[in-house]
Amino acid sequence: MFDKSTWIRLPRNVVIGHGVLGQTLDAVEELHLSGRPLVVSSPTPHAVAGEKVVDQFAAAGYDPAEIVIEEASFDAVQRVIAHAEDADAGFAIGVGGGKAIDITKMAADDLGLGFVSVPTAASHDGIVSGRGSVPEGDTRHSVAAEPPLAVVADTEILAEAPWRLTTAGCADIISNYTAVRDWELAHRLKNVPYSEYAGALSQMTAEMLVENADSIKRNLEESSWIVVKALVSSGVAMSIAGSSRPASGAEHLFSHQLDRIAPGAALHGHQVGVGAIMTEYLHSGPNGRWRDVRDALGALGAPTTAEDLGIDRETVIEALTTAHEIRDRYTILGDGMSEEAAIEAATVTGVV
Ligand SMILES: NC(=O)C1=CN([C@@H]2O[C@H](COP(=O)(O)OP(=O)(O)OC[C@H]3O[C@@H](n4cnc5c(N)ncnc54)[C@H](OP(=O)(O)O)[C@@H]3O)[C@@H](O)[C@H]2O)C=CC1
Ligand SMILES: O=C(CO)COP(=O)(O)O
Ligand SMILES: [Zn+2]
Repeated sequence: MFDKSTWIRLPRNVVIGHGVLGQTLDAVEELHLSGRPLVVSSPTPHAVAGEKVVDQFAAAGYDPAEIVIEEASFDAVQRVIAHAEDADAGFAIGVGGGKAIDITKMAADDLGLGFVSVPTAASHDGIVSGRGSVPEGDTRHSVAAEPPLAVVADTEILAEAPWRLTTAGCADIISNYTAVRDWELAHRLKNVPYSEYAGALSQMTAEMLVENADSIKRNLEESSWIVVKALVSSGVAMSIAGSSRPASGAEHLFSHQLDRIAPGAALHGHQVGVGAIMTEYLHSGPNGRWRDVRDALGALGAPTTAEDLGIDRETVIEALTTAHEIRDRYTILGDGMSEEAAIEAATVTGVV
C-alpha cells in the first residue's frame, strides 16, 4: 500500500516591491483574519517600519497592540505569548530581522494565531520559512513554527538598511550549496529523508544569486529585490522539506557554535558564509569548489576570513571542533573534527 503523505505549508500572499509596506493592511485583509493585530518588532525595525504598520492598522480602526523584543530567546517567545493573551490578539505581525520574525512565528504557532512576516532586512531566509531558530544553553533548537500567511517585503526599506545586512542574506543563500551537500550525505549515510524538489530548489536559488552577483550592489534597490526573492525561495525549500535541511548544514552548526562562544561577533549570514568555505573544503578537498564559494562571497562584499568576522583563530578552531555537538544533525563534520584537521581546513582556505 502507498502510505506516504506530506503537508506543505506556504504563504498565500507574497508582496515584494518598492513602497509595499503601505499595502500591509490589504495583504492582511485578503486573508480574512479577525481580531486585534499584535505587531512584534525589535528596536530598530520598530522605528523603521513597525510604527508605520501600527499606524496603518490604527487608521483602519483595528486598535493594534505592540511589543518590542530585544533578543531571540524562549523567554522572548513567552513574553510575546503573554502580551498577545493580555491584548486578546487575533493575529500577529512580525516586523524586523530574523530575531523578531522567528519570535513572532513561534509565539503565533503556540497560540494558533495567523502570522504575517514583514522583513526590514534581507539578512536571512527565515522570512518565509515555517521554522523558528532559537538558542538555549549549549544547544540550538530549530522548531516547527507557524509559517507566514503573508509576507510583505518593501524593497525601499530593505535597500535603506545597512548594506552588511544584505550581504548577510546573500551569504545565507550561498551556504545552501554546502547545506544540500550535507543533506545528501546524511541521506546516503544515515538514511535521513531527502527531498529532491527541496534540494534542487535550494541549490538553484544559490546558483541564481551567484549568477546575478553583478547586479547586487550597494545603493541599488534592485539588489534587495534579487536577494529577497532568493530568501523567499530558500524559505519555500525549507517548507517543502519540512525542515531547515535544505538551507542549514555544517556551516550553520559552525555559526550556531560561534553564537555561543563569541556572542554578537558577526551576523548570522556572515558566519554561515565563512563556515561554508571550510565545509566545502571538507566535502571536496583542496582542489574542490571552496574557492568558488569564497570568491562568490568576496565578490558580494561578504566576509571570507575570521578577521572579517571579528573573531580570532582560536575561536574558529574551537567552533569547528565542537560544532557537531550543537544538535543531532548529521553533516560532513561527522562525530567531530580533530584539532589538527580543523587547523588544516581553516588555514588552507585562508579563513585564519
Ligand atoms: N527561522 C529560520 O528559518 C531562520 C532563522 N534565522 C535566525 O535569524 C537570526 C538572524 O537574523 P538577522 O536578521 O541577522 O538578525 P537580527 O534580527 O538580530 O537583525 C540584525 C541587526 O539588524 C538590525 N536591523 C534590522 N532591520 C534593520 C533596518 N531596516 N535598519 C537598520 N538595522 C536593522 C537589527 O536591529 P535590532 O538590534 O534593533 O533588532 C539587528 O541589530 C538568527 O537568530 C538566526 O538564527 C536565520 C535564518 C533562517
Ligand atoms: O538559518 C537557517 C537557515 O538559513 C535555519 O537553520 P537552523 O535550523 O540551523 O536554525
Ligand atoms: Zn541561515
